[in-house]
Amino acid sequence: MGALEQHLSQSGGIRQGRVVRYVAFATLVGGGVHTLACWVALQLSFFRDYDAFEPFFTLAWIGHGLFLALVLSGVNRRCRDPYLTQPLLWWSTLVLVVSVYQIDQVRLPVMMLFFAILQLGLFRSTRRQYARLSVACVAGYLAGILLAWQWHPERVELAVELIQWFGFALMTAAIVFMAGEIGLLSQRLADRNQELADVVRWTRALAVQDELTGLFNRRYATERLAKLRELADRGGLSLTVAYADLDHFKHINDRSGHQEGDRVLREFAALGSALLDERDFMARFGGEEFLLVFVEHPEHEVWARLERLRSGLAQQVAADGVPVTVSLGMACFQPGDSLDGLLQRADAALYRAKQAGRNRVERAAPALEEAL
Ligand SMILES: Nc1nc2c(ncn2[C@@H]2O[C@H](COP(=O)(O)OP(=O)(O)OP(=O)(O)O)[C@@H](O)[C@H]2O)c(=O)[nH]1
Repeated sequence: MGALEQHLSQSGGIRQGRVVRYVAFATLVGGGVHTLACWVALQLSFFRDYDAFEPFFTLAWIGHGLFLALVLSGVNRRCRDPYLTQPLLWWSTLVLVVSVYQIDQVRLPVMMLFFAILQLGLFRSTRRQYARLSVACVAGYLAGILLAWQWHPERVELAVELIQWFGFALMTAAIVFMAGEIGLLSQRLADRNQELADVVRWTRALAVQDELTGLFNRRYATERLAKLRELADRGGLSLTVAYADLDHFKHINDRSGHQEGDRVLREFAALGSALLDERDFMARFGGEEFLLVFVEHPEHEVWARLERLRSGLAQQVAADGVPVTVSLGMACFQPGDSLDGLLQRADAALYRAKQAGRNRVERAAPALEEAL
């Protein structure tokens, strides 16, 4: 797939309304102007075969109508280019070239409509597609002149026609070159836009995410937790938080290396995330310290989940064959709890878990008891 086509397919989300407008403009306005020009030529007796006018344009309009029907029915959506650009350009060019065979004296002005046809393909055609179409058009124009001269020599001034054809061919070549340059520029612009969009997406992710584990970072998690605390304070929901701190993580790093340490951190993050429901979240608060937030779970259920996390880690994750363990301290929100107060109680519970020998879950005492 060429770069341009790739861009077309990647840009996705093409609005059908825009496609319908484009095809309607190309067929109704483009076809209309061409028909009018030939009709004027007919009135001025430049259109050679009077009887051919009606059947020829009936056929041309059936083709135009077919394009319109394809986009109005939505069949075009199944095509790689829903604008049907290339078929439309080739059809319009064919109609034009065949029509100018019939026209004497004013053949060149009518042929100029080809430049309008080329315009329709701008940004949607590669230079090669443009070149192929133009060669076909220029060759068709020449064939038309030669055929007309052969069968109606009295109506064709060959030298004049050939000079005009030559000028047309040169102008077409220049336009194809220019269109190619514009196409390249637009492609480059599209690439830059894509790069910019990627950077914005990446920066946004960095603002909320911890790069190593993909969990929320401390800043974002605290913001989110503050909002939940407000809701909980208004009696809107129940909230439980838990600090988790990997045991003797320094030893893991020292013994198995930093990379192995990173792998353990990622695996712990994955195990923890698997325990969460839709409204819960987990964040990396720094180093080997994590925060889990549970929304609308009874205390015993959070306890059971944390126990599952603790035992799951010891069973499933090892560094250099040595099981990894974690200590956890949980605290349930109580009316009047400040964010700091709630986190401090969870931290105190974690401290107790570490003091009691690690690899365990400790529950914070209610705020009042803790204060005593
Ligand atoms: N691999 C890795 N190590 C980290 C990262 N961030 C912090 N650390 C290490 O984590 C270790 C934390 O050590 P400590 O705070 O002494 O805690 P600990 O060894 O887990 O001991 P306890 O918490 O008391 O069980 C330090 O050695 C840090 O270098 C990280 O992103 N990757």
